[in-house]
Amino acid sequence: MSNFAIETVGLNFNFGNQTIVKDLSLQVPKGSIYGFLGPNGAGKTTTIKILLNLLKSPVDQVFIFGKEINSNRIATLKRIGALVEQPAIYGHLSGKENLINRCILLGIKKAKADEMLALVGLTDAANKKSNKYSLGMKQRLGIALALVSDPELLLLDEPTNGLDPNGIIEIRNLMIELTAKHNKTILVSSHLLAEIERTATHVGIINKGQLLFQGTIDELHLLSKPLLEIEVDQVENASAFLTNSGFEIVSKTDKKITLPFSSAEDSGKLNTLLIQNGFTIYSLYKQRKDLENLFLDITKNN
Ligand SMILES: Nc1ncnc2c1ncn2[C@@H]1O[C@H](COP(=O)(O)OP(=O)(O)OP(=O)(O)O)[C@@H](O)[C@H]1O
Repeated sequence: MSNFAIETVGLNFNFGNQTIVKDLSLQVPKGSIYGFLGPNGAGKTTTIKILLNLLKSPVDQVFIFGKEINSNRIATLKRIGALVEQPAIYGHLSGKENLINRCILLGIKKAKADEMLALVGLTDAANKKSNKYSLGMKQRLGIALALVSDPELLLLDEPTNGLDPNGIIEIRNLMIELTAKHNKTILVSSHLLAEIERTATHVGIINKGQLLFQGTIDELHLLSKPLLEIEVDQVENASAFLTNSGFEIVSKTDKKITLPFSSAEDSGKLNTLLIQNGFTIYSLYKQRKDLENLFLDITKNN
């Protein structure tokens, strides 16, 4: 039994003679929220479409719950719900009617519609026409539609794109609830790195169709060396002084200097050294690189 909800093995995909996905080996553990990160055009949507068999992959490169997708198409697709690009919603129908339609189509009891509305927090708006829904409500309805068949795996392509902060928080909480309480596995694509950092348990970063990093969110943070930020008066002089004293300066602004963090003791010594040489320290703190900076580092080196 595979522990992966999704596994791609050296996946390659071309549009004409353009290589879009190159030697991509994703491993999405069951029960995870897998943040699939990459800039625009990196190949995220294409990969998701391959996982849905909307685009055909070469044989033996894509496995869903351990089953090869091309030879188990119907069986694997039954286990997947997806929200790719715009949710397919009938605007002139209410949220509930949209869900009932989907239930009828799939031969599922209509009562499931109310259950889904409650799950995505749309019970109060159940009878409102969906073209009157906010973008965030439409996204949640899209997720509810994807969940009607009770799939174990959910593929969400940039579900927070264009949402306001409240909408983003609602989708984030929904994803956490779906994995924690309903045993779903979620692959969510995004270029909103700070957003993924808050929800994902695992991360895959792609650029130009190639995987640059894959691991747990903690492993990703381990890659990122901490920094020491010093807010100091006379930044220029302090910076020159530190450089002459053999310290590496990572960056400086008109208010603060950033150096690699080595240890608490070294930070204390640096503090004393600056004070002894006439500088005033306003603050001195250890800063972990955020995912965004880390991502930029990785993509820059690729
Ligand atoms: N039907 C198509 N025919 C030819 N090229 C395509 C097609 N669909 C996508 N592409 C190209 O494939 C590349 C990857 O696109 P894709 O939409 O997968 O990226 P993405 O990471 O999802 O980016 P975005 O966040 O902008 O959607 C792009 O260069 C795009 O132009």
